[in-house]
Amino acid sequence: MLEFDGLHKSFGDIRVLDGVGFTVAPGSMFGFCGSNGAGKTTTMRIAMGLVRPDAGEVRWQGQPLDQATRRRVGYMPEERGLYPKMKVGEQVTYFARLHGLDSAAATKASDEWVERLGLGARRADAVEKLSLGNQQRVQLAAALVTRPEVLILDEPFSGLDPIGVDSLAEALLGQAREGVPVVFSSHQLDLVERLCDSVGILARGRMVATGTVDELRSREAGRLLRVLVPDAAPQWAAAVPGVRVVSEQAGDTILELADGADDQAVLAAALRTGRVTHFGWQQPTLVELFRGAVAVPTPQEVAA
Ligand SMILES: Nc1ncnc2c1ncn2[C@@H]1O[C@H](COP(=O)(O)OP(=O)(O)OP(=O)(O)O)[C@@H](O)[C@H]1O
Repeated sequence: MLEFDGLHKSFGDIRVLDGVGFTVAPGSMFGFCGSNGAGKTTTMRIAMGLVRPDAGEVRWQGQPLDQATRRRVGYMPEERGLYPKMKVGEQVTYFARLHGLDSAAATKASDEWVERLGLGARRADAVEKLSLGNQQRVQLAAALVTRPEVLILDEPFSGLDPIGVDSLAEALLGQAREGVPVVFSSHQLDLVERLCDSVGILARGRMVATGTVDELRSREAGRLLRVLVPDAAPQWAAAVPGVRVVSEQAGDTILELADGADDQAVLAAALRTGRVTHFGWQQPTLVELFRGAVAVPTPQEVAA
């Protein structure tokens, strides 16, 4: 297991992490979500020893990560540490050497990953000549070239076109199939929903939701209503007791009902505002789960 346990971190007076914890099983893919500035990068940097936590630790196979075990972790930093003038193949070989492979093994592993990530034709080009998406592939090759036991990737999909997304996704799924725990942060929640076995949502310094997407959905089951009223007045449902408007767009409204809220009162309000063309319970998407999780403090948080 890869375990993030009780991480606390403040920068000056700003408390960024307030007891962040989650686990990632070998062979599973964990999507790490949260608003801008929520603390995802800080959490990953703590794992890699680049930021010192005020409390808590990250463990792999029961052992706290230290400089030696971190060599077995493939890491893709947000700031993409590539050398622009270095050639693609040399760059990947260089990272392999940094991780202790001898020259022949590093060259062989570099050739293999450059090829597998579709960069074979660009092997002899300087990194700076590559598009953003291809540079991202080089960065991933650099993370994979040492056959890591664990992968920690900070926004690996940002800036990629759909083909780039697919080839990166395939490479990561391949790693997970081989038993590697993969953690990646992303704002592309559709991708997280598609790829990840489990998801964590970070807000207000804590994990406000963790589990499989299905588990998170079932916690919300019977709480989200979708109502279509093409001519609805804005905020038509806001005054119904126990109802929170999750989203409202051109008469298409998603509402979250608190325990005990009356769905028939919502229907009555909908009929008062216009002609109702759809009224039904909604399977929440990860985007809706995310909005709900980052918007509303949990009862435990209110009590804390
Ligand atoms: N070295 C630092 N010194 C001071 N504040 C910092 C430092 N590193 C991060 N922060 C602050 O910590 C908070 C969390 O930042 P972090 O980059 O971890 O968030 P994030 O979830 O990765 O955000 P994004 O999705 O925008 O990348 C932010 O308010 C940021 O400004």
